[in-house]
Order: sequence, then C-alpha cells, then structure tokens
Amino acid sequence: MKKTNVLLTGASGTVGFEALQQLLQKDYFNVTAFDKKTKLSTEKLAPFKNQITLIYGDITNPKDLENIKDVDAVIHLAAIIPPLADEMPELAHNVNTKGTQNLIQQLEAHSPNAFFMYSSSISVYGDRIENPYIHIGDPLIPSEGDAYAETKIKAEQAVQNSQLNWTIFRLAAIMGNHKMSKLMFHQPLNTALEIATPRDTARAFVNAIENETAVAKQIFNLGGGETCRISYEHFLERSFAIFGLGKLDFPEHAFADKNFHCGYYADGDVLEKNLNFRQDTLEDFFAMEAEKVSSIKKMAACIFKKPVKWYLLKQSEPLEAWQNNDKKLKQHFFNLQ
Ligand SMILES: O=c1ccn([C@@H]2O[C@H](COP(=O)(O)OP(=O)(O)O[C@H]3O[C@H](CO)[C@H](O)[C@H](O)[C@H]3O)[C@@H](O)[C@H]2O)c(=O)[nH]1
Repeated sequence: MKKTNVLLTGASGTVGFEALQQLLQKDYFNVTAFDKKTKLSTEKLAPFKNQITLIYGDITNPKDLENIKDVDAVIHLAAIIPPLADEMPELAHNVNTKGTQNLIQQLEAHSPNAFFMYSSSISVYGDRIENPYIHIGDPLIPSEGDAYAETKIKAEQAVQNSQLNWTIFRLAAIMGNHKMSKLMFHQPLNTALEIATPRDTARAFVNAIENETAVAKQIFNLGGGETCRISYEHFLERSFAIFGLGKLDFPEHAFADKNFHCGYYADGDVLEKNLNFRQDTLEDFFAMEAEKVSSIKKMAACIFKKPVKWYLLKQSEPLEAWQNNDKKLKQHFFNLQ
C-alpha cells in the first residue's frame, strides 16, 4: 500500500511536536517536517532525523519551499503566536499570512491534490466576556490591537480561496509548554476558558488525514469540550497551587477587564464526532502540570513566592496603565464608568 506523504510545518512547536510523534506511531505515513532552524527546533527534531525528511527553512521565503513536492496531506502549524505576534505585528503578518500564502502556492503548483489542514485560533472571535458560548458562524471581531487574530483571519481566507482541498480548525486555549508572560494579565479573570491539551489538538489533525471527506471545506471549533472548561481565575488558582506559588493575591487592576479572547465552544462536539480526538480532561491537564514540577522546584517557588509574584506583577500592563493614569491604555484594558 502506498504511504501517505504528510507535510508538517512547525514540527518543533507545542502542537507540532505532539503531531510529529503521533504521525510516527503509524506506519502508513511518510513524514516531511518543515521548520525554522533555531536552537530549539534543531535540538527537538534531531532525534527524528532518520525517520523523517527534515527541511529547515523560512516560510516567508518561497525559495525555501521549493523542495516541497508530492504531498498528500499538510498539517500547517508554523506561526508566530502571542505575545511575540503582538510585539512584532509585521513579522506575524509575514509568517502567518504571507507564509501560508507561499505554502499554498507551492502546493497548488506541485501537490494540487494535497489536503490542507490549517490551524486558526479562537482569538478570531475577539472579546466574548459578555457572550461566552461561541459558535462557528459568529462574527469575527478581533479584540482591539490583536494583530495575531488579524493574521489568522487573513490566512483563513487564503486557505478557503485556494485550489486545494482544505479544512480549518480554530484552536481553543492550547495549554502546553508556553511560558508565563505579560499576556497572563491581559486576560480578564472572569474569562470563560476552554482548554485543549497539545496532544488532543494534535490528534485532531492526525485523525483528520484519514477523515478528509468528513471535514473537507469546513471550519470547526477545536476545544477539549465540557470537561475542559473552567474560569480563568480558577485556572490560575489551580496553576499557582501546583507551582507552589500560593494564593492568587494580585492587587486590583492587575488584570484587564476586556479586550482579550476565549470562551466555551458551544459547537465543539461537532469536530469530536467526526474525529474522536479527545482523551484529556482538565484534571488530566493539571495532573500533567503537577508531574512537571519537581518537589525541589515547588519548595523553591514556595520560599521565593513573594519575589516571583512581584516579578510577575511587574509585567502587568493593565496595572501600569492604571498607575500611570494612561487614559488610552486604561480605556483599552478596563471598563471605565
Ligand atoms: O517564522 C517562523 C516562526 C515559527 N515557526 C515554527 O512554528 C512553530 C510554532 O510553534 P509554537 O509552539 O510557537 O506554537 P503552538 O504550537 O502553540 O501554536 C499552535 O496553535 C496556535 C493557536 O493556539 C496557532 O494556531 C499555531 O499556528 C499552532 O502551531 C514552531 O515549530 C516554530 O519553529 C516557523 O516555522 N517559522
């Protein structure tokens, strides 16, 4: 039987690395991994170099894509994600939108029958604090200044306009190896949060390869479902306890009131029915997080929790805006009277 040639972009990323390992568990896939050459990607992908075709390159440069040929299915995950996407919107546009267009062009020319699976994001729906139950047909209104969401919307359009067969998954909050950053304070504490673990997310893409007809030419919300829902405040409380950081005792105005994203996917079960990708619950996620924290690390965090929290709080842009009475930024982050 002819093997399916799968191209995986962003193979060393949080979702990509899970997808790579899952693809390699099946013997009917020939995997080509495309990624940017960095210290991290080289380290993570080196152990697989005998099992895959490895292409290092920059997706913004069409020349780097020239060796991509005879592909049957594509899992396209290479992207610049927040917070970098917000700090460097032009780079995000080049990689996320133009890079996706470049890849589509290469595939249209050399793999016109390829099935293109695109990873979009829940950020395209914008602020859903008032109305947290999200459906696929809801309007796409990114939050003010959310360059990342804009790049994902444009890339979605490029995918839909392509000559290829395609599917688009709008990923919920993917909780994985992402570092804590200033984004932590951009998200209002009363945000309705539905997570999906990287391995469940990757499984959806991998299972979609064999279920092309069921998901082709459609857009889906991809989340962990009811067992993966929690408020952001409770999520942080649980995470702080796991890391030994004690209570979530940040001052008023540390967290924004608005202009972020996330919510519950009211129609997320549709994708699950098609692809049967969910295995993890929130409890599994927290158990995995707890396993990552050694008792020594937890003890150190416990001893130094005050300076650690002080350091985190220093990164709160909402609090900074409030303290500086920066009218524009206050307006951006808070519901003012
Ligand atoms: O110019 C670039 C920038 C990044 N990458 C690669 O893209 C991947 C991005 O991985 P991250 O861990 O940063 O991203 P995530 O796996 O968390 O992101 C996934 O989920 C996001 C939504 O939550 C987006 O949909 C994104 O496309 C999808 O890969 C990495 O392999 C990175 O090397 C490139 O190939 N070229």
